[in-house]
Amino acid sequence: MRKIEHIGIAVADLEKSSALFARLLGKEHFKTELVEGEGVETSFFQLGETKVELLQATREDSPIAKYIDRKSEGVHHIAFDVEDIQAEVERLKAEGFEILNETPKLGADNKLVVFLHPRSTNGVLVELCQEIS
Ligand SMILES: CC[C@H](C(=O)O)C(=O)SCCNC(=O)CCNC(=O)[C@H](O)C(C)(C)COP(=O)(O)OP(=O)(O)OC[C@H]1O[C@@H](n2cnc3c(N)ncnc32)[C@H](O)[C@@H]1OP(=O)(O)O
Ligand SMILES: [Co+2]
Repeated sequence: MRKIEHIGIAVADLEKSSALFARLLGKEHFKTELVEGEGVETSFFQLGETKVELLQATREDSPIAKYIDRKSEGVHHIAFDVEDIQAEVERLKAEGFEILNETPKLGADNKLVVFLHPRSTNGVLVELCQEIS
């Protein structure tokens, strides 16, 4: 793991929350992006070498919709930047972590992503991100 790539925050209203976080952080988001595969629309803020990712569900079956229904808006996951996501999946499997998608999938912001089940990571949903060069 090289750094925290982003903190993912589940929100009900992306526009409203983007405006709130712009006031909070003192800067505007640098992009919004739809990730069809996950049923989410995202809004990104750059903070030094890490980011804040706001996520709104675009479909009922989105993990974000389920999370907000079951719990509330708030911190949803932490994403780590990795150099070689496949090697990291093998390493973490050998360490006994539960990989949700062994084949990396397309994420936001030009990344390949893998998720680990929170029950194997102390209750924290962890995402691995590798930049698509
Ligand atoms: C990829 C685009 C973008 C990017 O950065 O590029 C994203 O980050 S997209 C983010 C949205 N996508 C995902 O979260 C994909 C991975 N998530 C999942 O596969 C599911 O959400 C999963 C498996 C974590 C939970 O799904 P499930 O249907 O099992 O939900 P339950 O409500 O039944 O929860 C089961 C169990 O897990 C706990 N849980 C659920 N979500 C979280 C969470 N975000 N953080 C911590 N714990 C979580 C939940 O409390 C249940 O625990 P229990 O003790 O059984 O009550
Ligand atoms: Co994310």
